[in-house]
Amino acid sequence: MLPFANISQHIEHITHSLAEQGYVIIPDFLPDDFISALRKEALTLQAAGKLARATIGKAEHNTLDHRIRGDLIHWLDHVDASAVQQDFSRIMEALRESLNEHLFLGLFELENHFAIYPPGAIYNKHLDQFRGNEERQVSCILYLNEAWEEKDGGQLRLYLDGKEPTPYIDTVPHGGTLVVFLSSQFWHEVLPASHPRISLTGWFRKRSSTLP
Ligand SMILES: O=C(O)CCC(=O)C(=O)O
Ligand SMILES: [Fe+2]
Repeated sequence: MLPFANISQHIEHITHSLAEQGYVIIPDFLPDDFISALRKEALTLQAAGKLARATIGKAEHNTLDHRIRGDLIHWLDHVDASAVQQDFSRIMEALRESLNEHLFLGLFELENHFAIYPPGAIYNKHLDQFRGNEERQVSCILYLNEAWEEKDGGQLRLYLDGKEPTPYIDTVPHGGTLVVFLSSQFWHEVLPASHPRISLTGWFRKRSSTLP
């Protein structure tokens, strides 16, 4: 059983939209109390010093440059997951199965991190697939912000025509909004915000073709 009644419809809609246009934005994907429980976990981890500056690129060539990427992250640990994280995993597992069934993506796991962007922090225009590594197939970003308004900034800018500067769609990171897109196709960037900007970001991965 999935924790919320309307999740199955959302999953159908996400699957259909990814097949049709490669991306989808779902306002109110999850209820406020669930979002607020996740937000509290992110803030508690931050207060405990368990968020670290995010790096860019593959593990062996990591670089740290706040002009490119200014967020702090904490990778979720599936073994030690809280109750609310387990509910979230069940929802995302149902989405993974639907995407595999209808889009034949061969997704086998989800990697997730909390992210907090301090005021003014950005993530420059990028693709989520690293060069030479196609494991990341589908990017999912769930916003955890409380009472966010458009004037607070922090939009996700999703470019719709490859690397071309237009057209694009801006998404305001309202708590509960989920954005899903094909990691290989959509360049995107995070605009600066006037408040700390909190999210739970994940990637469905397929197995690396270099593995035996
Ligand atoms: O938080 C967002 O809106 C996007 C984050 C992102 O692009 C990433 O972590 O790769
Ligand atoms: Fe990204």
